[in-house]
Amino acid sequence: MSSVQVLLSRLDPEVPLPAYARPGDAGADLVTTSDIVLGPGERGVVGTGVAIALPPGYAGFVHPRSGLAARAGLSVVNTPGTIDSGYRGEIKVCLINHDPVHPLELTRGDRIAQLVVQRVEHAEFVEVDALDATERGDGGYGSTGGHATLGAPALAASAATGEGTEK
Ligand SMILES: O=c1ccn([C@H]2C[C@H](O)[C@@H](COP(=O)(O)OP(=O)(O)OP(=O)(O)O)O2)c(=O)[nH]1
Ligand SMILES: [Mg+2]
Repeated sequence: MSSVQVLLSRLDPEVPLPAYARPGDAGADLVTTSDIVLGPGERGVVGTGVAIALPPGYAGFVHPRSGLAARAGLSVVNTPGTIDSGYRGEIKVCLINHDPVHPLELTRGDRIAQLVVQRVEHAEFVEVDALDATERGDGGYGSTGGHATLGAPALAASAATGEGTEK
């Protein structure tokens, strides 16, 4: 895997730096600098103890970790969080406990998310009168099918609002 040098400033000298757990990993794990308890459905912002200077043309994306997501329902509210190349503040993570029943206790130093560094392009937006025709056209939001059948409560809710079901 190719690499790019990213300058990093440690704001909390005691927590581990972002690190790739295995060669070939796309995401470098980020840790929380604070202890936090998230009740069911609750969210909270934690620091990671680092600030970075991404080169122009790059961005960082803060993704959830799948293990904690599957085991405990932990995710990132704004997944993936976007770290701009000009940002020099501490990388923070807006965590959410999606478990409907159990609170989730996180301890300083726990690896709670992962940072994926990617090249990004700036679009040059060019306004036109009409866009070219394509096979997909304006079909989206399940237009190709293959999604699960809505359950009874969802159907009842959508019947009440007249939204959300497909004809
Ligand atoms: O998960 C995240 C997302 C963002 N940021 C920081 C870095 C990013 O460069 C900055 C702004 O993020 P974003 O553009 O997503 O937030 P905004 O609500 O649009 O704020 P702003 O008006 O500052 O752009 O906040 C984080 O530390 N963690
Ligand atoms: Mg913004």
